[in-house]
Formats: sequence, C-alpha cells, structure tokens
Amino acid sequence: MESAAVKSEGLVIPLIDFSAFLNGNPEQRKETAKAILHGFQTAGFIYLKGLPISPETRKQVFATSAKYFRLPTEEKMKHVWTTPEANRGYSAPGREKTTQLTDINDVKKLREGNPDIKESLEIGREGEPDLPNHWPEETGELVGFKSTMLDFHDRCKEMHTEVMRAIAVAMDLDEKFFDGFTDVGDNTLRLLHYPEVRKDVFTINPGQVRAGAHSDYGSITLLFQDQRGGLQVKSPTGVFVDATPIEDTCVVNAGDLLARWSNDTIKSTIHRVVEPPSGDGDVYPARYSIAYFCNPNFKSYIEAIPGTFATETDKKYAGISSGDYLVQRLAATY
Ligand SMILES: O=C(O)CCC(=O)C(=O)O
Ligand SMILES: [Fe+2]
Repeated sequence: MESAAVKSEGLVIPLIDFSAFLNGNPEQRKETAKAILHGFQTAGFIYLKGLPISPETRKQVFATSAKYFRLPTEEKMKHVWTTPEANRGYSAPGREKTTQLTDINDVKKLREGNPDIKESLEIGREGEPDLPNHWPEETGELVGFKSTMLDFHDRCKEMHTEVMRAIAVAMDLDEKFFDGFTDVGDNTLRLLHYPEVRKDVFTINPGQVRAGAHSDYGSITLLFQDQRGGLQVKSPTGVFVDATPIEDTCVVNAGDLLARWSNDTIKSTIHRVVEPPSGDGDVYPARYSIAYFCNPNFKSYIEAIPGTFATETDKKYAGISSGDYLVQRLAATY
C-alpha cells in the first residue's frame, strides 16, 4: 500500500512498501513497481519501507560510522580523499561543495563563501587493484569497521539491483534487464557527519547550509538518515520542502545518469541539507546520514532505455560510458 511521505508545493513523495515487490505475488509486484517508477517520474524521490536490510544492521552501521568520525582529525586525514577517479577516502569539512555549478573556479568561489558543514568518508567497491579503499586502523572502537562497511556495501548493492528490477517491471521490460548493469557494483558508500553547529552560524550567514543544493550523479541513491531532519527537496514551484525523516524507511532518489538513461522520463531532483526545522538551545546537534550512490557498471554504455523513445530522433542524448560520465561530474565538485 502506498501513501504520501511528503506532500507540499506540488511535490508528492510516495511512501511505498518495498516488501510487496520483494515478496509479493505478481500483481503486488507489478503494482509496487509502478508506484516506484511513478515516484521517480514525478518527484524523482520515493521513501521505501519494508526494507531488505534489517533495522539492526542499519543501527550498527550508523553506530560504527559515528565511531569513525570521533577519530582525531589528523588520524582521519591519513585516509584523505585524493582524486575523482578513485573517489575514496575522507573529506574534511569544506572539502567538497555539492552544487550544480560545473566550472571549477565558480565552485571554488562558492566554497570559499559558504563551505558545507559536513565531513564524509567514501568507500568504493573493494578489490579494485589500483584504487584501494582507505581504511582506518582497527583498534579500540574501530575493530570490525571494515567488515561492517563491506557487508553493508553488499546489502545495498543487492537493494540497488532490486530497485532497478522494479523499474524494469514497471517499464514492461524483462525483469532482469538492468542486472547486467548492476552486477559489478561500482557503487560508493558515503558516511556523512554534519557536526554540531551553533545556530547563529545560520543567522549570521543566510547562505549557510549543511550541504549545498545539488542533484546526484548516478542511477539511484539509497539515503538512510537519522531523526534530526534538515534534508530538503526542491518542489516544482521552486521551493525547498522538508523531506522529514520517517523511522524505518530509506529515501531513494534518481540521479542524473538514470534521468539521461530514461530519456528524461525519470527526474533527478535537486536537494540539500539545511539546519533542522527547530530545536532548543544555542546549537543544532550533530546529524548523521549514510548515502549509497549506485551507478551502472563503469564499463556500461548508457543509451536511452528501450520504450523511452519512439524513433531514433526522440533520443535526447548521445550514448556515454557510465564511468566517464561519473568521473567528469565528480571532477567538478572537489
Ligand atoms: O545527508 C543527506 O541527507 C543528504 C546527502 C546527499 O544528498 C548527498 O550526499 O548527496
Ligand atoms: Fe545528494
């Protein structure tokens, strides 16, 4: 069954029970798949409940992430993010500026004015010989860090495959149409920490945000957020609307490459993170979120999905390699 998680300013983000796709009969699967695709076509965002990843697992990953960010800065800097090609490692507050701007100098100016108040650790596919992940030393609280994160990576990879299967079912394609695009798992797990911040930081500087307005680049993003709030999605009227946390759900949004792949029948919608709606005291407490950026295999060639165009001239974009597209996009924001 479906209801609305967000409904404001013409933005309707559905809340969909994913278990009805994962475990349902053919009719339930079809109906759920259609709701998922419809959400991506209209809002670009959906909330899923009935998740294939248990609450215990999610809780453990959040707790382990918090332990990582408690490390001293000089320790975290040993794992520092290096290049867009690698896209792995630690980004200190102010390092990345999420934005729609693509000119490096424009991004630099923006970053100097309103640095994002966040830090993150990117974990790519493990086992790429030339692109190792940067792991913290496993001592004290961090014993088990790597296996916890790699296990979560695998589970999210499976969830990516299932969401893409739902899209295939809704588009009347073979259910496994996208499997050959998701099987490698060229995806990035990003642990995010928005540190506690004084409230007056936002009043003194009206442009200040926790994470700047942007769209994601890949196929879909699985976003797990804590209960603090602050995530906002841009509505069709141009207003940023709160995507309020709902316990035991995952926010899933379509990225730019899926929009392109779908010949713009699916939307990649702009979103950002600002201070939470309210709260007592002089500070906003820390916020944690975990984003899993899913991509078509880097070696895949991405051209309009069958059924999203009638004739060749309806195709809005040239074909492109997934990996080339993503590196090009990442190169602009760091
Ligand atoms: O932290 C969040 O809720 C959103 C993060 C996000 O949009 C991103 O990292 O792309
Ligand atoms: Fe995002």
